[in-house]
Parts: sequence; C-alpha cells; structure tokens
Amino acid sequence: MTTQTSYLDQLNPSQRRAVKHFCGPLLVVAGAGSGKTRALTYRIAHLILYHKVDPENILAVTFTNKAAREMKERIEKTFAQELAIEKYEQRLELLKEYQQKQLFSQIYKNITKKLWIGTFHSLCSRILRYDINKYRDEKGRTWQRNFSIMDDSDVQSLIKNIITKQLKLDEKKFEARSVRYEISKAKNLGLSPAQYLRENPEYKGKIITEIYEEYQAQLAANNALDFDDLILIPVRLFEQNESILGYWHNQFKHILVDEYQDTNRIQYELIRLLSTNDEPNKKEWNWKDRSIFVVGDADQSIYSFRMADFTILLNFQSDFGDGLPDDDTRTMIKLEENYRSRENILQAANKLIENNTQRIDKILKATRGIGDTIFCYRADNEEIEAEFVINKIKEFRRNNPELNWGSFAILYRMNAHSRPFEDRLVNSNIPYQIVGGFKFYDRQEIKDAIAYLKVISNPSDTVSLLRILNTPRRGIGKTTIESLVTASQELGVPLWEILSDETSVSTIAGRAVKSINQFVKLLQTFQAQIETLPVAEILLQLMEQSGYIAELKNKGTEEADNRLANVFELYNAVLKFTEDTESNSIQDYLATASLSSDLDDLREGQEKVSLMTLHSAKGLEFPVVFLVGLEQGTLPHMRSLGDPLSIEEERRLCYVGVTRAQEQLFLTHTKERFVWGNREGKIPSQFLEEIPQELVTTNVKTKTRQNSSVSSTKRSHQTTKDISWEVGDRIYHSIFGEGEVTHILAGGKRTNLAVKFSGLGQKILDPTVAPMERI
Ligand SMILES: Nc1ncnc2c1ncn2[C@@H]1O[C@H](COP(=O)(O)OP(=O)(O)OP(=O)(O)O)[C@@H](O)[C@H]1O
Ligand SMILES: [Mg+2]
Repeated sequence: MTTQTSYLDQLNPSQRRAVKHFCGPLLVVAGAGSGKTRALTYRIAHLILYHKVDPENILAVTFTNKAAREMKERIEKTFAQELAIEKYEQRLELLKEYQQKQLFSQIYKNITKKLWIGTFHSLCSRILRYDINKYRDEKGRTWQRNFSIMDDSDVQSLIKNIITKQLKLDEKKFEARSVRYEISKAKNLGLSPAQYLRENPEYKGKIITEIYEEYQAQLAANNALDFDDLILIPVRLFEQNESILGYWHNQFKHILVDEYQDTNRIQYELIRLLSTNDEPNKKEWNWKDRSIFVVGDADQSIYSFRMADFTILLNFQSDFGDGLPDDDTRTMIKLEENYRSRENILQAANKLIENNTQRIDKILKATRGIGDTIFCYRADNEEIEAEFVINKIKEFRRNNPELNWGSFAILYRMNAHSRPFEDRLVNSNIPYQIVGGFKFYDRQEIKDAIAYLKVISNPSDTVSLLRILNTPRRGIGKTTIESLVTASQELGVPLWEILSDETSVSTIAGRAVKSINQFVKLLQTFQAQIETLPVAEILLQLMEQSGYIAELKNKGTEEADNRLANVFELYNAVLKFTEDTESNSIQDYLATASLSSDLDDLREGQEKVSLMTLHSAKGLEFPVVFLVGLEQGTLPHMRSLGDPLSIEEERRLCYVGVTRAQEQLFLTHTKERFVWGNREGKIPSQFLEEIPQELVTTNVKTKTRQNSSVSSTKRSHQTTKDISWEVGDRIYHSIFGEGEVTHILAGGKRTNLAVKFSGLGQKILDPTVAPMERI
C-alpha cells in the first residue's frame, strides 16, 4: 500500500505557516513556481478541515474559471486523502467499497460546491443575482435580477451604433474599439460618466462622456451589464447600502486572492469593502474571526492594459495591517524555493528579470536538478520556426515515452502567431488545442442559440431579440424591424413590449404580422415554463420549434452541417452544466456561458499540445515549453519599443513564459517574419541577450552575443547613488516631478523605492538608475 501523507507534509515550513495562518491579513509574495497557488489551495482545505469553517464563508478569487475548477478538485482530493489517513490510523477499513467511495466523493463535492471559488467576474455575477435590484446608478436607473451579460462583440456593435447612427460622429476620429477601451478603463477606475468628464474636460473627453452616457442608458434599457459592470456595480452597491454590504461582509469571513499582482483598483475596492465593512480609511480592524489572504508576484504583473496595478500588492500590509511596515513578518511570508523548473531554466528567468528596475529583488532557489541547457533556435522565417518546433515535439515524444501531447506548450506574444504551428500540427496529425483563440461561444450559431435563451430569461434584452427576430428567416423584413424599433424608442419601452402587443404589431408590421405573432407566442410558451422546464430542454425545443434546426438541415452544405453539430454540442454543454452544478436554471447557465472566458476550453483534460499567448499562460506549467518569436518588435511588442516602462512589462511577460517550463525550454526567433502583409527583417529580442550564454545552446554558429543590456551595465557603475533612503524622503524626478518616498523595497542585492507623485500615483523606482535626486 502506498503511504499517504497529510497535505501539511506536502508543504515547506513557510508554506505551512501560510496554510496554518487563521485570522487577520496575510500576504504571500514569491517568485514563479514557488507554490503560492498550492499554499492557497491547501489553506482552503485547512480552514474547513481544521478550523471547521463553513465552506459557504470562504471566498476565493482565481485567475480563470478553469483554475477555480482545478482548485475545487484538488480540495476534494485533499479531503479524501485526509479521511483515508484518519481511517487508516484508526485501523478501520480504507474506503474500499465502491458505494462508500461514491458516497464520500458526493460529500466532498457538496462541500466544495458551497465554496465561493471563481474569477472576480463570476463571483460578482453571483452576488448581483441576489442583489442587483437594490442598486440605482447615478441617474436613478435600475436593473432586474434576470439581467443579461453582454459579450464583447455585442458591446462593440452597441458602441459603434451609438457613434455612427445616434451621435453621427466621424468613425475615424472616434473608433468604436478605442472608445470602448476608454470606457472600460473608466469603469475599471470606478469612474461614472460625470466623474470621467471631470478628469477629461477637453473636447475628446466630452464626446466620449456623451457616448459613455448613452451606452449606459442602453445597457439599462436592455437590462444588461458589460463585464466591467459586474465588478463596478457591487462596489457601488456596497457603498450605497450599508446593510447589503453588512450581509456580504458576514458571509465572506475568509477571503483569498490568487495572482494579486494583477488586481485593479475596482477589484481592490471590492476586496477592501468586503473585508472592512466600514469606511475605507478606517484604521482599526476586527480580525477576530476573519482573514484576508493574498498571494502574488510583482514580476508577473502583465495586465496593466486592463488597469492592473501591482502597487496594490506592495501596499497590502499598510492597507490591511493597520499601517504595518512592508517587511513585517507577521503579515508577510516569502517563499524562496522553486519546485517547478530545472535550475538552468530558473537561472535564466532570474537573470532576465533582474534587468527590470521596477521590482523588489527576491530570492528564488532551485530545488530540482540542473537539467539540460536551454536551446535557442534561429530560423529563417516563421514557417521554418514552426517546422523546427513540431519536429522537436515529435522527437521528444519518440524518446520520452512518459510524455504525452499534453506535455508540450507553444507560447507566443499574439494570437495571430499561432497559424504556422497549427498548419503543421494538422499536417502531422498531432492533437492540439488553442487556448484563447476563437471561442466556441463566439460562433454565429452558438450566439443565436444563446440569444434565444437570453430573450426567454430577459425579454428586455433587445440586442438579443433583434438577433433572433428574423433568424431563422421568417419573413420579417428590415423596414418592418426598423419601424418596430422606432416605435419602441418613441414610446420608451423595450422592443419586446411592442412585439407582444397585438394591436401595435398589426398597425406597424404589415405583411409580417402573422410571423411576429407566432414568434412571440413561441417565446411566451417557454417564458411561462422557465421555472419548470430544464434549461437543456428549453434550448433543444426552441431550436426545433423555431425552425432553426430545420433551416440548417435544409441547407445541406458542409458548413451548415458543422453549425448543426455545434448546436448539438451546445446542448451537450448545457446537459453537462446541469450535471456538474445540479442547477437547471436558465440564468445560472447563461451566467456561466457568458463568463466562460477565452481561457476556458470547452473540453478539458485531453492530451493535446497547447498553443496560447503568454498572457493566457499565467499560473500554468508544462514539461516542455517553446517560447517563440523572440524578436525585437514581436517580443518585446512593437508598441513597447522606446518606452522603458512598457519594455519592463514585456520582460515580465517573457519571465512568465520562461517560468512555465519544468524540464526543457526552447527559445526561438526568426530572421524575417510576415507582419501586416509585409516581409520584415527581424533582429533577436533584447531579452535573449539578457539570458547568460552559459545556460544556452544555440544553432547559430558564429555567435557574438553582447553581454547584458545597457541598463544593467549602467546600473553596476552607478551604485554610488545607492545611498540610504528613508520613508518620507522627498525627491525630484526629471519626468514625474516632485514625489515622496512611501516604501523602501529592499531585498536581495538591490533597493527600490516606491514614490508617490501627486496626480500620478505611485511608481516604483530604482534610485541607482532613475533620473531622480533627493531634495
Ligand atoms: N512544497 C512543495 N513540494 C513539492 N512541490 C511543490 C511544493 N509546493 C508546490 N509544489 C509544486 O510546484 C509547482 C508550482 O507550484 P504553484 O503552481 O503553486 O506555484 P506558484 O507560486 O503558484 O507559481 P506561479 O507564480 O507560476 O503561479 C506545482 O507543480 C506544485 O504542485
Ligand atoms: Mg500560481
């Protein structure tokens, strides 16, 4: 019999301390692969098993829905293991009877089902299903609990429509995509249209405010939210309504956040409100029976384009620890051993990231053997690069029977880079999956089917209603639809109200009256059964009775057949959802579907080569990793060249990529590459030069690599500026102006300073290289 070890024995002393920590705040900061996520997962198990915390009182935030599922499974396994050990020690029968096993696994599942584990978005959408009807926005608008969640493309077309049709603006000056980004940014900073205008009073700001206002009005009219609202609205609601905040504050006694370095302002506000239940600046805490536990690595902060701000992580102790200093070991634990990567890989990662100035130096020691050297391959172009990668994968599989296709990952900077790899994987008959590529839920037929469900659940969702009104074709023409929409706008009621009013329809709709009435009747039949008919059944019957399936069958083309297969695949997905969650609710299903992020593949656990962007790879690990496209202008990305802070973010991305590898790492780059339709000559990425030569083997024969980047050379000559600094020191920076030192970030060989500049917030600076002096 294999000897079982308790989960606590599978941790090092620092991790164990983190797991055993019960009440109060605790920050775990550590480099990649040091077991942060493991500590967080085991801590949840420990809270339940040892401290007897009700799983309902635990809120754990993960980076993806998939991570949440894996965490639940891990916790279930831990429970099973603990019980087995207990039984063994009591000389009782090990859980060997099949039935008993089934029973126990059911119990574990029921426990983890009660946990609140998920992404910020999915957790917030659950909160809003209870309480959104109590929220009022600054214009007094309200939402109902059956709200829809708009997907990216719906949001985009809504905004485009406002720009071109309603406000009749020049699309070249106000491009939907960039306006959308601006609005999203405002929401992630917690700014309402009026607040946004205050900060952007110039002409462009005024116009964007106008679009933002109109966009909000339309979301409300559709009883819909966008992804950003899912987090913004709970925060606003909690600020507005003390008793609601009090309720959720009591509910979530133990809050845990993974990847805390990628938290943005509004997510932070949410966590803070839930932890304090009081004014944001309150200095006294009541940690009697509650905790906040976050883990992160500032070197892996890669979402600044979504307003992530890693100074939130740096401020954790002073924020949650009654202003405790940053190095107070009562509220911070550092993990210093890496359990993931071979020493060569780890050293390369450590050396690479040392070139960043915005960081806290830290120690990360290898626990695994040295491993093979990293292989750097220079290809003539992207086709040869892909050929090399796929040949290597085949070779590895041949020589290492313990590896399966799932052991390999190809990581790139942008989704568009996947094509040559895909082509060759297809030709070689190698199973693969693209994580974060074209989403299942973005397919036309799936969006149609989901739109049917959305209208059943939320008839005010005019965006979805317009999608299905004449899909499949039922003879309702464009002009008729336009007249119906105009009528609804003039009367200020949702389109559905016009459609379901027979008198209005017969006056407006002309020849289409009969079709519209039939369509409305069909939907009403299902609306009436929303509580009684399982969601999978609603879906299937709707697709049949609306003629959707028949239309696809009649077409008989290969494309139509594929679409049909996808509709049935969706039906399967709904059945699986019901089986997993034991929920038959259409709203629960729609929330899951809308939030199935592009990182959650529909089918999991298959042995396939993974292809994904570096952003998607966060938190994952693979025995063999190919980090491709290491060229200036590819990684680092073109947009970052010339901007030192953006280059640092690109370097963090590269660091994330390197640290995904367990056994073997390949770095590839090309001499030329097709970019925007042109063939461009490429030079190797500066990051390649930052990795010590002795760790790398290469196919380039006459290699004259320069040693390290200019900045690191410069740094070593300028240590004279490394004088002793104190919190409160005032400095002058030639770009940011005057600022005050708020933190001394010491660790390892270097000291960085966190400096607060008025109007600019906090920046992390290396005093030995930053253009700054003490004043
Ligand atoms: N104490 C330990 N002993 C052995 N293996 C461990 C230990 N802690 C973690 N591991 C293993 O090391 C690997 C990395 O752990 P984990 O993913 O928790 O690290 P992480 O710090 O969250 O990494 P990242 O920063 O990339 O998210 C995993 O395979 C994990 O199972
Ligand atoms: Mg992790």
